[in-house]
Amino acid sequence: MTSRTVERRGDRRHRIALIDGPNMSSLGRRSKQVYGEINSLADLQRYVVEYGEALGVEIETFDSNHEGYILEYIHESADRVDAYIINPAGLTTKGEGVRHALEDTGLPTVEVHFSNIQAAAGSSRGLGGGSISSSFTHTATGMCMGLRQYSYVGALTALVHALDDQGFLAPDA
Ligand SMILES: O=C1C[C@@](O)(C(=O)O)C[C@@H](O)[C@@H]1O
Repeated sequence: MTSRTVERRGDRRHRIALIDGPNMSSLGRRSKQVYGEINSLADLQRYVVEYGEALGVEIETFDSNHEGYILEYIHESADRVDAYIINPAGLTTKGEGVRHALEDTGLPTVEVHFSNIQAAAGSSRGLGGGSISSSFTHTATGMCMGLRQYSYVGALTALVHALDDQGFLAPDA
């Protein structure tokens, strides 16, 4: 990774939780058309953690194929993290419990997807079968999708700048 420095308006070492939902554990075996050449979820997590280091923030990663474990993680992490990035993955269209748990934390939450989940059927950027509707977006702070693994660094970069912004998402402290 390049050592170029990113200018930030703040210097707080924000702690950001990255959650990957059901099926992301199979990342290396999923469609190359949708997910690209990334080898594994561990590689993706390392990439985001390193990017976080370059930005001067701490990334805590969590993934599970079980909705209940994701709920418990959100419940127990809410007091120590400043924000969430989540790829709800297999819970995207029906993840009300997880969506609600994130909303209950009151913390900024950015939804991410490798694919453009609203792309038309047949689009090279979408899932193939056409647009799907996420149950997370309506209470998310923001969303980044359609850029494969770069969706994650897009979400992370924007979130860090927004958390540094006292008039916007900056945590009290
Ligand atoms: O598992 C996934 C991954 C996904 O969230 C994405 O990153 O593009 C899109 C979801 O529809 C799908 O179920």
